[in-house]
Amino acid sequence: MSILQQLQSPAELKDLSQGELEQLTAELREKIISTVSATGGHLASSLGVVELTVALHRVLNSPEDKIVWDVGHQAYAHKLLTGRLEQFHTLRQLGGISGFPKRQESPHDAFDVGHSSTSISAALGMAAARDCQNKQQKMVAVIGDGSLTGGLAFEGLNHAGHLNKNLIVVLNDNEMSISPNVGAISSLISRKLTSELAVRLKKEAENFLNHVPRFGKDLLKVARRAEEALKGFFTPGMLFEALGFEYVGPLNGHRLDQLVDAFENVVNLDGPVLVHVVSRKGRGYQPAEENPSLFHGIGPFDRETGVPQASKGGKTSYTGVFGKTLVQQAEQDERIVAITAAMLEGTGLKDFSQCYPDRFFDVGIAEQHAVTFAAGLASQGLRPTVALYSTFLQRAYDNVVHDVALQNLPVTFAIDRAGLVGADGPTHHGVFDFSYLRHIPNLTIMAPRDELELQRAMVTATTVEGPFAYRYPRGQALGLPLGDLPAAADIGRGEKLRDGTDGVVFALGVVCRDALQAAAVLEKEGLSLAVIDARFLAPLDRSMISDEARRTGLVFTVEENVLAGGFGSAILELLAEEQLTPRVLRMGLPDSFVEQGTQQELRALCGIDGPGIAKQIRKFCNMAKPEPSEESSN
Ligand SMILES: Cc1ncc(C[n+]2csc(CCOP(=O)(O)OP(=O)(O)O)c2C)c(N)n1
Ligand SMILES: CC(=O)[C@@H](O)[C@H](O)COP(=O)(O)O
Ligand SMILES: [Mg+2]
Repeated sequence: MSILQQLQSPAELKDLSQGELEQLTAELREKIISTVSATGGHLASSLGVVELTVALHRVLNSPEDKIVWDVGHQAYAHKLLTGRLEQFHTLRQLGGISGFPKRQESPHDAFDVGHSSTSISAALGMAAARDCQNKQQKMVAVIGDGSLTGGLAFEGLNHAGHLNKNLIVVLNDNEMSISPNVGAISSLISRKLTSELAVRLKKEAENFLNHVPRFGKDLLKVARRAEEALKGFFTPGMLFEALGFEYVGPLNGHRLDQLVDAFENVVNLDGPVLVHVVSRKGRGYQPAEENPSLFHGIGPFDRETGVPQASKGGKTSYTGVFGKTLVQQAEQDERIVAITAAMLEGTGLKDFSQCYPDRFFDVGIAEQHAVTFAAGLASQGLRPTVALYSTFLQRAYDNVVHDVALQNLPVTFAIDRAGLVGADGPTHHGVFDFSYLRHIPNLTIMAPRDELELQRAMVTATTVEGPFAYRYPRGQALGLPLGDLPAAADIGRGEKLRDGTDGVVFALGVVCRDALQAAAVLEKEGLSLAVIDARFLAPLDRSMISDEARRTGLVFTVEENVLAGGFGSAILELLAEEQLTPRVLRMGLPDSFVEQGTQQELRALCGIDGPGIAKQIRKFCNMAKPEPSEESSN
C-alpha cells in the first residue's frame, strides 16, 4: 500500500520521515496526473505546489489551522491529503468532488474559491475572527503571482499590514498566470529588474577586481556582499515590507526540506509574514512543464504523450468565431482595440494579440481595471472590446455602470462563457449577466443564437454610439459556414423562427435551438407554438412581443440565465406595462446555485434542453405524457 493510501489524516504527515515525505510527493504527482488525464482539470498549477502542500500540512494542524487557497485550482494535492483519495476519480464530474476547495466538501477546505485574489482578505478575516474569539490558530493564504495582479489582493495586503495580525501569506511565484504573467509587480517579484542589473554589475566588478593584484580576491568577496545588498534593495522584500509584512524568501518551491524548515520558523513569528516560494508550473510532468498554458486547464489527454483527446464534433467554438471575427473587424476599423484580463487564450484573443500587438492589452487579473481602462480608451475615440467571462465581469459591475454606461461610452463587452460552463461549477457559471446588466441605462444587450448571429451582434456593436454587450456560451458552435461579415441587426428587433397558433415561445441566446426542438416535438402532439428569437435583451422588441402575446394568449420564455431578474422577468414587466395578461411560463435556471457536470447534463437537469422545455410546457398545459418511446426520441 502506498503512503498516500495509508494516510488517514494530514496530521499523520508529522510522523513521516524526510524520505517518506519525498515519496509521498511522487505518489501525489502520479495520482494527480493519472486522474486528470482521464477527467480533465487544472493540472499544471496543482503539480507545481505538491511540495508546498505537503510542507504546509506537515507544519500546520488543519483543519484547526486554516489554509486558504487562492482560486483553488492548485488544491488537488490538498484534496488528496485531506480524505478525498477515494473520490478523486470523480473530480469535476456531476455528483463528484469539486475542482476547487469547498467547505461543504471537507472541514479542511477553509473557504470556497474559484475566482482569484480573494485569499488574503478571507484569511485576514479569519485571523481577525480568531483574535476576537481568543483562539490559537494559524491562518495561511496561498496566492499565485497571477492572482496577485488582482486589486483585491492588494486591498487585503494593505489592510493586513495595518491590522498587524498574525497571518501568513504564501506567494507561489511561477511567473505564470494562465499565460505568462504580466505587469510591473510581476517583474519585480520575479527579480527581472535585479538580475539584469546585478549580472552587469557583477561582471564589471569581477573583471575589475580580478585585475587588482594581492587584494583583488578579498575585495571580490566584499563586492559580492554589496551585490546581495543591492539585489535586496530591489527584491519584493521591499514591496511587502513597505506594506508591513515580514518577508521570507525566495525559497525553492520544490525543496521540501527547505520549505518545512521555513514554515516551522515562520509559524512562530508575530505579525503578517509573506513567504515567497518560487516554483515551476507543471512540475514533474514534462508536457505540462513545457506547455503550462495548455495544461493549466485541460480536458482528458493521453498520459504518455500529453496529447489532448480530440474534441467530439470538431466544430469551431463560439470563442474561436469571436476571436476570428474581431481580427476581421479590426482590419477594417483601426479604432478597434481589444482587452483581456489574463484570459488571452480563453477569450480567443491570441490571433488578435499577434496581428495587432499595439492594439491589444492584457491587464492581468483585473476585471475592474479592464472595464475602466476601456472607458478611458473609448473617451478618446477608440472602440475597445473588453472580452471577459460572464462570471468574472461580475467583479466589474460598478465600473460598467459608473465608468461606461453613465457616460454612454462606446465600450463593447464580449461576454464569453455565458450560461452553464460545465465542470468548473457554480463559481464559474455565467448565469447572472442578463439580470445584472439589463437594468443598466444606455446598454444595448444581445444574445446570439448561433455563430452567424454572434457575428451579426459584433457588427451591430460597431454601429452603436454607446455601450454594447453580447453574450455567448462556452463550447462548440453549430458549425454553420461563415462567409463575409453579416449586416447589422436592427436595434431591438426580434426574429420569428417558426410560426404557430396556440402559443408563443420567446427565447434568447443559444436556447433558441432547444426551443425549436421542443416546438417541433409538441407540434406532433397537437400543440402549435411559434418560436421567436428575441435577439435583444435590451431594448426588447416591444411590438413583436406584445402582438404575439395578444394573438396567442399563451407565452413561454426560455433563457440560460437565472429566472430572477432575467429575460423572462423582462417579458413579464413588458406585458404588465402593456396591460396584457396571457398565461406565462418562464423557463430558465433556478433560484439556487447549479453544481458541476457537463453542460449537457446540467441543461437537462435544469429543464432547458429540448426535451426539458417540451416537458415543462406539457405539464403547464396539462397535456398527456407522450409514450416513452416518443419521449426518449425528443
Ligand atoms: C477574477 C478571476 N479572473 C480570472 C480568473 C481565471 N484564472 C484562473 S487561474 C488564473 C491564473 C492564476 O495565476 P496564478 O495565481 O499565478 O496561479 P497559477 O495558475 O500560476 O498556479 C486565472 C487568470 C479567475 N479565476 N478569477
Ligand atoms: C480556474 C479558472 O478560473 C480558469 O482556469 C477556468 O477554469 C478556465 O475556464 P475555461 O476552461 O472555460 O477557459
Ligand atoms: Mg502563477
